[in-house]
Amino acid sequence: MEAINSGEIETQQYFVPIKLKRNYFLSLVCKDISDGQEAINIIVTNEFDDPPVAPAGFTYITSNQVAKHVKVPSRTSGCHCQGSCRNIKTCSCAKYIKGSKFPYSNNGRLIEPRDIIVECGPQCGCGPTCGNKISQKTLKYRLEVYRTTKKGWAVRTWDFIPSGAPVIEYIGVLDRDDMLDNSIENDYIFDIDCLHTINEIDGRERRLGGVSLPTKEISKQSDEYIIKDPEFCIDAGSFGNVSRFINHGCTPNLFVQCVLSNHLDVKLARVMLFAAEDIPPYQELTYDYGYRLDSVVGPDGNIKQMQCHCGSEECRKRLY
Ligand SMILES: C[S@@+](CC[C@H](N)C(=O)[O-])C[C@H]1O[C@@H](n2cnc3c(N)ncnc32)[C@H](O)[C@@H]1O
Repeated sequence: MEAINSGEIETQQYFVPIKLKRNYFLSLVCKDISDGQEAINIIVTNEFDDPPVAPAGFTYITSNQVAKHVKVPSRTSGCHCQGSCRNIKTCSCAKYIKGSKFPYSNNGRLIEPRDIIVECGPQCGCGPTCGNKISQKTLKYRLEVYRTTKKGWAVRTWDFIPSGAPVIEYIGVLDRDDMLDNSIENDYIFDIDCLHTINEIDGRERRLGGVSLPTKEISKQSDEYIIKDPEFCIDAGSFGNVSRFINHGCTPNLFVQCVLSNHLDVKLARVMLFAAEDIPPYQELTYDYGYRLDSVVGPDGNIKQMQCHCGSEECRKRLY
């Protein structure tokens, strides 16, 4: 990550939104936190610390790393479509879709949240522009990481994001929950709990729509899995992308959608954040972390509580 000093900032040719212009040059601490890895630069500003500092202690990555003890299966079959999959009757990936339509509209927006989305994958005949590979495309919206007074770092968009648009994937190290070092505080763990959502057990908000899950190719839906806690997580503590800076909101403008593409194991699904509504420019991006109150235990074994500072009128006052 390249940090910059104020002398350099003056020479940079950035388009700076008028709304942010006042302190922009003084508070810019990094020109691109992704170091060129994303399709669009992600700037970092800090109007809070004196002197302003950039986020530290993690390495930016754009696809999940897989921990040594995790085996990700590969998908053996794919569709034979050419270009973009348009016909649900002839695309063989459509067998995973309940209903008569692909999950995305022609302009690449998710029509409605689903239990899980099965997209076309790398082994499919269709190309990278396929309309059923929406979550696999590069970052489209200009995002800024900025420092807040009560929530640490946060992320806002500089662009209008339409409802249903894919925003960013939660990226980190794909690991087993039981292999995490619980003696270290880690605020960046995302449990992959699609099965809880699908089965309506303390899940994040209930998903509508659906996918024909009981196929042989999608991982077993045994009772064993249904009652178990999530087995796998994405740990963005040391490795991650800009999504690791997105805060919790009690009235969020993003929602979590599990997606499968290069394998069909629901327990290892990819975690995508989609726009839950039309999001105007310069708005902070948030999603509901979905914690149950008193469900988080600290390294000392005691139940932890965290106050919520999302600022929503409907704020529940605690994250957990
Ligand atoms: C995944 S990180 C989000 C980025 C984080 N703010 C940072 O500075 O890196 C999650 C942590 O951010 C903070 N956080 C997120 N949402 C919050 C909220 N609504 N109110 C207070 N703190 C929040 C909490 O410390 C939480 O454990």
